Amino acid sequence: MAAMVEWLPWFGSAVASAIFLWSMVQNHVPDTLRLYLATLAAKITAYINPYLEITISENRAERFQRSELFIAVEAYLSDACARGARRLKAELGKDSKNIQVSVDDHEGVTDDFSGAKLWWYASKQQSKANVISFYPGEDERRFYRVVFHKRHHDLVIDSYLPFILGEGRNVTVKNRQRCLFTNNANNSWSPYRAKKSVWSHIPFEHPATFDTLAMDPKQKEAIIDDLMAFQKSKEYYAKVGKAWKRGYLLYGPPGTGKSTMIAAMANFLDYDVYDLELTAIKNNTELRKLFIETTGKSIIVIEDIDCSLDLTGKRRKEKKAAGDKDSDDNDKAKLPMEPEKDDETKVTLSGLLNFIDGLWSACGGERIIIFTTNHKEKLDPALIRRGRMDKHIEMSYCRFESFKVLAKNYLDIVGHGLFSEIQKLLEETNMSPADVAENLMPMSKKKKRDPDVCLAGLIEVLKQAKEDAAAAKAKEEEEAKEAEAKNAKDKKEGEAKKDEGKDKIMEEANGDLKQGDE
Ligand SMILES: Nc1ncnc2c1ncn2[C@@H]1O[C@H](COP(=O)(O)OP(=O)(O)OP(=O)(O)O)[C@@H](O)[C@H]1O
Repeated sequence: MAAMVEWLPWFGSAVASAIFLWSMVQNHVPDTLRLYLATLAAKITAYINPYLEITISENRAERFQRSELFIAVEAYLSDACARGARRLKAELGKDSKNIQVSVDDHEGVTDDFSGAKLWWYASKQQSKANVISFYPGEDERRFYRVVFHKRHHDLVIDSYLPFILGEGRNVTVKNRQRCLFTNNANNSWSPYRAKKSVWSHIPFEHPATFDTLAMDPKQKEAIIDDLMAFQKSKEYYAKVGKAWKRGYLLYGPPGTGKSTMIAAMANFLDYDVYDLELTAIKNNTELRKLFIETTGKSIIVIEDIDCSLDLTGKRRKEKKAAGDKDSDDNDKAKLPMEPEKDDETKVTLSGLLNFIDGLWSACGGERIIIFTTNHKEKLDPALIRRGRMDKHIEMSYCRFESFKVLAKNYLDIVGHGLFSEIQKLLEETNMSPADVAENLMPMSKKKKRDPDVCLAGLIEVLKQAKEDAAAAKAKEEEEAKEAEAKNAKDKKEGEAKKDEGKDKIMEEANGDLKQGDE
């Protein structure tokens, strides 16, 4: 300690002399020599200093645009190394819910990679004075700098930085606000892109999951397995030379959970959802444009495809043949298979097929395409053949296994004395999960969600539905019988008339013969 105290005055005067000397150099040495001295000093330092550094700049080439590598580094450091930092900064994420913590400016963190130690440092610098800034902080350029020993040069360039890019992208995807996009509102303005977008979007916040989806457990498990296999199959798709996409056809009566299934899939995969409204698209070119502007990790949905367009490709020709005057009006929402004169202003079936598996379907990866319909039989087989719609999923009426999921979701019960009666009734009645769920919800806010009351109410509704179905069936049978009887009567009368006519002709013929004989 005493020795240190002795050295302090000497050290202080040495620093003071260096500063004085440097100011002398600044004042009296010409610029060229000063530059030479600075370069020399840098060379000597580089010779002595075994450490290298790489700077990753925020590099906003366009307003609102940041370098992808910078974003990846930021995400990676926040996720993997922020715990080691002493100064962090917290911001509200894009979803305005989650708080995102990252390393603060002028703060350093360390990282280890394959035995190499790396020091990261976050900082910012003022941009050139002649740049006019319109937004607060716009004149600042942030950057990350990584310092490492020069023996790790190749490791850092060839392995570490690509690793950071991959990991950072994964973290960004995990933290991003997922969106529901629609092409319905044209000329929309996206705040993140600062240009006209063909899609408009809102945050995707549907709460459905596979746990809350009421359907046969085996069928559900098969779908989950299929989705997981798809997600892990990037290399496989590349190996077999196919675009990394999968098509699902969801079909079944209304209220059986087709839309709920899409939401559950999106939440399971962590994907965005693009809800494609075909009737709002002018022509194939616009369809292509929309598709090209979708991103990877997304589900593209065309709901009620049988209603939005005529996908059989036959109707127009039939109508034309029949000379139907209204066909042009109706065809606005219909898809002819054969190209015709005004196809440039319409979406065609071939356009849609190209959309699913044409060349542009290969741009970007990881896309799921889903069609929903209440009438599978109405669709053109070409549209739903395996390879285009790889998996056909039937969403059916509520049976006991599905009911148990709903009872757990809505009433928090896994068993009840009334379950066996409900099971029997569900086997005998075709009721959609939507209708069953409706009966498991309390009727008014004042009433408590009492399982006894709700289940007893459901039994009444199921009994009523069963009676109504029986009455409807009896009526149908009665009408069928009546129609049959009428047909038989008409046939009999027709035959009788025919016989009468024959007799008359015979009589007249006989009369003519008699007259001839006479
Ligand atoms: N299988 C299900 N599991 C859980 N909830 C369901 C299920 N089916 C329907 N529901 C409930 O009923 C509501 C309507 O269902 P949904 O819109 O998913 O049916 P859909 O088959 O898409 O109907 P549509 O053919 O009329 O569009 C949902 O919000 C959900 O609460």
